[in-house]
Amino acid sequence: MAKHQFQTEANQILNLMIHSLYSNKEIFIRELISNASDALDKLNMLVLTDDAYKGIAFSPRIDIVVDKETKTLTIKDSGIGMNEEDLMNNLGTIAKSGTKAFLENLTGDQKKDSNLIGQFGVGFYACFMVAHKVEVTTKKAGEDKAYLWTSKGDGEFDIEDASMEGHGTQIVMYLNEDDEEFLDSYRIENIIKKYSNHIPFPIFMDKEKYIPAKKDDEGNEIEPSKNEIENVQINRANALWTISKSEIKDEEYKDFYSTIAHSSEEPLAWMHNKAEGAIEYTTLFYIPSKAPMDLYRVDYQTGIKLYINRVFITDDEKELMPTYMRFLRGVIDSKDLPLNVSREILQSNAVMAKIRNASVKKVLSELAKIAKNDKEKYSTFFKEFGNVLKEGLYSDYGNREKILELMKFNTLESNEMVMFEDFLKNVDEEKKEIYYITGKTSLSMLKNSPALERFKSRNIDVLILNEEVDTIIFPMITEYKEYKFVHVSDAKFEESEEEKKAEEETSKTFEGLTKELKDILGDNVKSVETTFDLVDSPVKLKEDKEDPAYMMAKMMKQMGQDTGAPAPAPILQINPKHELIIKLKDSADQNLIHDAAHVLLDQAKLFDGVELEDTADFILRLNRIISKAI
Ligand SMILES: Nc1ncnc2c1ncn2[C@@H]1O[C@H](COP(=O)(O)OP(=O)(O)OP(=O)(O)O)[C@@H](O)[C@H]1O
Repeated sequence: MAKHQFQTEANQILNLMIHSLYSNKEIFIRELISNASDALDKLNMLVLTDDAYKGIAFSPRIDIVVDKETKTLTIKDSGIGMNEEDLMNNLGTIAKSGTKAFLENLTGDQKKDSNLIGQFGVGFYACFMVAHKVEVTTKKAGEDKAYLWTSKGDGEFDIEDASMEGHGTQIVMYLNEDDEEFLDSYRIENIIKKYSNHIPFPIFMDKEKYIPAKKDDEGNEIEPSKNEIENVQINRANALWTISKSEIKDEEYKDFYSTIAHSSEEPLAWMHNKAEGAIEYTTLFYIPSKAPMDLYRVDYQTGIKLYINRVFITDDEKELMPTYMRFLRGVIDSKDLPLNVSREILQSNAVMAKIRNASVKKVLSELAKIAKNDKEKYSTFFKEFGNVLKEGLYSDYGNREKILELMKFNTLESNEMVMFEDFLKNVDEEKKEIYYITGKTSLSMLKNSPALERFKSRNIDVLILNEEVDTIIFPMITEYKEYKFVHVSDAKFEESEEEKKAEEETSKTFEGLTKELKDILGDNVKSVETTFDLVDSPVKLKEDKEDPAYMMAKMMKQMGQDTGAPAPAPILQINPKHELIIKLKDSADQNLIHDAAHVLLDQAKLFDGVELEDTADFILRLNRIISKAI
């Protein structure tokens, strides 16, 4: 017998299972049956595609045995099984890097935390929520040796040689006194019906059957009534997606979601689609009601399983659906792909590409339907997954318009997010310009940006894009149908000749001040000029888009290269109608003008979400100005 220590992270998870997660313990059954089903899937595929396995007698099934005497619950499968190396790697170590995220994401809220178990691939350990000792006997298909893995969940496990008929895995759980409810066959049956009714393999269990008394023709009892034990299949074992939509109840869709998404939360929506034509395939996609914790991790777990004619192929292929749809959970099943498809073939396979393209279109159109018919549901969806979907705006050029139509935006004029379509209703019919402002800052900061003052005064609505992805995506989107996307700083409004003349004259009277400010600020600004775009603010910054240094910096940024070179200095624009600027023009206090120049530049930077290089200097100057005013 060889003793081994659990890897530290595995041990942490184990301790959590044993000491912290008490609510919803029944999910350990879902997790173990899901593992058994995966093991059957794996062998099923090998038997069908790999000559080395073709001779194996494979009768896929899962058996549940309840033993009230020994107080054990056993779950057994005739799947691929594990050899010694597999046991070491799988039941003692947690290979998935998501584990760290699992530990980081624990909230202390029982319900939420137990939902995380399945999401992070730590399902096996859930059996220690109910058992003080677990024995796993297993033999890998095609190999001779069987092994017994034992652990009391105390930081150690043993592996020793064992004997076993056939191949597969048997897990015996010695239940805790408090968890003897799981010795009740009816309870187990109900749990299995709830979570595992539609896994594609049969689950068998002994059930007591009442046999009524036998009577002769006169009604005399010849044999008394009795209870007989019968081994029966307790799940439907019909891959849900293969059944026609009209025969599936909502409850069944929800239960199946729980199986494949390892979640006890209800899905937000599902889309079941059968395509018949040149290529035959079925898809059943679910949208979860909550974003999984690893949604923004590079090593996120995919949620789509690929089946070929009901034979499981993979659930680890990120190319099945585009990454901007990585929130989907579900199944793609097609008869038109070769069973022995490899990852490389899959990625370049024309049939797969067609299924993917059509599925993407279908999901987008279903989302549009939800957006139209169930605004509340769509808001929940968008809150959880809007930013992921938004990635499609640059990664899926072909569907850009459709994705834009699914976007909700904050806008200058509204207090809540509005659908793109509703925003368009207010766009000037003649100009057809969609104005937007981007910035990595808070929504309220951006809404109060001086750059928006001329829009406010003209009652023109503007898209307020304050997410980091927006600053990358939106400069790349130039048009939507006949509309143009225009950054607020590039917007031009018509002025009458008289207005222009008046402005020119005003500007002249401020030439002295603009020159003075430029002298004080030196290389910190490219130039200082008057602007008539501002209403309430005294100053704002403007980037000189014609400046070759600016163009170069922007190009490098778009190519994802940060040269580290300082950005070209901005133009400082002053508002000649603002009281502060007028007073400054007329001031003879050189020290005050000096301080004000720096403070004005800094406040303009702050509005643009730029961090100040020297906050102490800003405060010092500001305080000097305040002292003078008091
Ligand atoms: N019944 C089984 N037969 C064969 N291998 C198994 C069985 N149960 C568990 N394993 C192996 O142990 C590994 C760990 O199982 P665990 O439930 O902890 O995570 P997982 O199944 O990989 O994650 P997920 O639940 O997200 O699929 C599995 O990936 C599998 O390789």
